[in-house]
Amino acid sequence: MDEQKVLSIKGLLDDTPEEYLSHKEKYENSIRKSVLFYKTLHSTEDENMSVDEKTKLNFRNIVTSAIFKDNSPFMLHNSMFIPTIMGQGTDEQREYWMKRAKNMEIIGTYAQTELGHGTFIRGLETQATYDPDTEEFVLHSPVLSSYKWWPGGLAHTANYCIVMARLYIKGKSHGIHPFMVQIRDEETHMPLPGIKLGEIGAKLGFNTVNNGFLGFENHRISRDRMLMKNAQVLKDGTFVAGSNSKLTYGTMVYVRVLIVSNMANMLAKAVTIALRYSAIRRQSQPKPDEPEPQILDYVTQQHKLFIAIASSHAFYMNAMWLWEIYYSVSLQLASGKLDNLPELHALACCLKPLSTIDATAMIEKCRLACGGHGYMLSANLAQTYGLATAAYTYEGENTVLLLQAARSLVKAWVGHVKGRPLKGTMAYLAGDSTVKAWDGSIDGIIQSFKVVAIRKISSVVKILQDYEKSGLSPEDAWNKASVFLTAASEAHGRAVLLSVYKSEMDKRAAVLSPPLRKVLLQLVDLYVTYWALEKVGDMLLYASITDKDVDELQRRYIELLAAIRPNAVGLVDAFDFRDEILNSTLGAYDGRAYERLMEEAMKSPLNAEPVNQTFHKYLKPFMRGKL
Ligand SMILES: CCCCCCCCCCCCCCCCCCCCCC(=O)SCCNC(=O)CCNC(=O)[C@H](O)C(C)(C)COP(=O)(O)OP(=O)(O)OC[C@H]1O[C@@H](n2cnc3c(N)ncnc32)[C@H](O)[C@@H]1OP(=O)(O)O
Ligand SMILES: Cc1cc2nc3c(=O)[nH]c(=O)nc-3n(C[C@H](O)[C@H](O)[C@H](O)COP(=O)(O)OP(=O)(O)OC[C@H]3O[C@@H](n4cnc5c(N)ncnc54)[C@H](O)[C@@H]3O)c2cc1C
Repeated sequence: MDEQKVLSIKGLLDDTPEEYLSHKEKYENSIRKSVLFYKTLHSTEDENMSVDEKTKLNFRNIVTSAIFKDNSPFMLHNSMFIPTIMGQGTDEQREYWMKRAKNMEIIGTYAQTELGHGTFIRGLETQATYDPDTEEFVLHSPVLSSYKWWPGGLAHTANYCIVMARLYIKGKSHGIHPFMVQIRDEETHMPLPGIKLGEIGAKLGFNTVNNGFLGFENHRISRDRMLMKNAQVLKDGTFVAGSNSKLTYGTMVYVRVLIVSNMANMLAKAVTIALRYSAIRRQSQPKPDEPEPQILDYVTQQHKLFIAIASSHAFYMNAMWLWEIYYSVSLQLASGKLDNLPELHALACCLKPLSTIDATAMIEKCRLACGGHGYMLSANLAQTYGLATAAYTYEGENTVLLLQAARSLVKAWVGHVKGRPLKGTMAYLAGDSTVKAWDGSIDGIIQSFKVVAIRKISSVVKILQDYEKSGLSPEDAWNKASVFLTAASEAHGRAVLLSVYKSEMDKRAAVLSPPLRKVLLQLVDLYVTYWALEKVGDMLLYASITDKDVDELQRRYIELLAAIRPNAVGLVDAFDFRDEILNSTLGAYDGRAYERLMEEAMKSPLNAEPVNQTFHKYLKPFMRGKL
């Protein structure tokens, strides 16, 4: 992959830091760069990157972060518009639209969320009413809450979008379906008649993504604009249902799977910055006659950072494993086999939330670990946090997804108690949940996490059943138990994350050199030990750990931090981020953080002149009592 070629293109990297631009300038700059970047990336992609789709996505995603601190307005075109055409279009529709979308003859986005509803897709209010006389759908936004709200690129960039709307035929609703809608004229880029468009305003992050709103006033589109791979509307208005209405949600499952690897990347970036800075920063003097130590030598600092390295590895291994499952389920779906879709959905609903919860918390910890300088935007930790925390909400709010996963876990457990077999990643629920002697081994601890999950699931099912027996409706019982339902999903997700990280690393261990194997397995050990201590309450409650075992675990954790310390810088260097990609005054390879901080400070527009005009206008008269 010719990364050098991508980065050497003149004009891709900003001379003036983005934060000094106005909102409008930021957008205009990001469009200019998106076009340049797209052209560069495209040729790179064709020449070198056809081997493997996931590596390609990963590469593009990493390089994108060098060019766009706050992401590109083309983001949704690549991550959701194209995948939805692929996943929801008929062969004919795919052939027509993919050609145009891939060549960037059209730019699209994915417009699902509305002002009134994001989570509850079945509550969406945008209407698509079929008119059999003209063989058209009439798109309409009946109330303010039905306006589309959030889609990236929707405001001023996209000229097409996939709109998720409620289908009506002869007064009857047939659920939510995807429609390909042209929203702007291809020549003038003016919004088409019956279409109201705009930008939703400044946000915590994503400020160059051009998130927009969209309303329809009886806007007509032809029948062939409904993406009809699953459900169809025939010319006469006959509705032909798909084999499973949830196939319409396919793009979301795809992106949830991708988010796990995206979190691995973001965390790797943040910890590279914080760790390199910790190696050059010196502070305090614990021993009177010795120089100030590197802050990385404080064990509390190692505690903040090393888990982020291990977590990035854990997410990456889990992401690749989940991608394989996604890929094989997609092949099965293509041949009409739906059996493994619920398992995939449940897994994505566990791993997307856990990876975004952990990554968000650990990126913020990396920022805090850099003290005052971590607060500078030029450190690029605040923006990284802004992007990561968005993923807590988008593509399914985390609590909501954990509750979806709980739905599958409860169903599986109830079935298991009735004697139905458990399969896939839930098969362990049928295992032994009795307390075993604690041996402190990695496998033993992972087994304890499985026991915790079994016990939490069985306990919350009992709570649900008791509430129902006492006369509560299933919905009210569910809501009452929901705090512990999400805890059960988290426990299952933790068991999956830990065991997949361990087993995927074991698979690779044989091909690694002994020294490398040793270090990478230390990270696995650190990850497992860290989480055993984080969840020590669960361990004490559900596994047979004693206070003496906890003591040993704590000592082991301290020793692991010490063992990893000599390789810590090497481990983040091994993530292999170029300085341009880190985009950080604190994290550059050469360690010249203070020089860079000063160079960046000098780029502040306020430093362009020694005296600011406000002195003469306000300060001086004010100080002389003349204002
Ligand atoms: C220049 C180059 C530039 C380069 C660019 C470089 C790009 C590089 C790209 C790479 C970077 C990657 C990073 C990504 C960034 C992406 C950014 C994305 C931005 C954000 C996009 C968005 O944010 S876009 C909107 C997402 N908005 C949601 O995410 C709504 C959540 N809300 C629900 O998803 C549903 O509302 C919810 C809760 C399931 C209930 O749905 P519901 O009410 O209909 O269903 P029920 O709860 O009643 O469940 C009824 C039964 O359906 C089953 N089921 C439900 N869902 C199912 C499913 N999906 N599959 C199978 N089965 C499913 C369930 O398991 C039940 O099964 P059973 O009955 O057997 O128990
Ligand atoms: C940066 C960003 C980019 C986005 N890009 C897009 C895009 O390109 N296209 C698009 O269509 N959308 C996009 N979205 C929208 C996003 O998908 C939604 O915001 C998300 O799905 C959450 O829905 P919501 O906003 O309705 O939250 P809400 O559901 O209103 O959540 C608010 C609170 O209510 C709780 N809650 C809601 N329902 C339940 C429940 N059933 N049980 C328990 N608690 C519940 C949640 O846990 C949360 O605490 C984007 C959002 C962000 C932040």
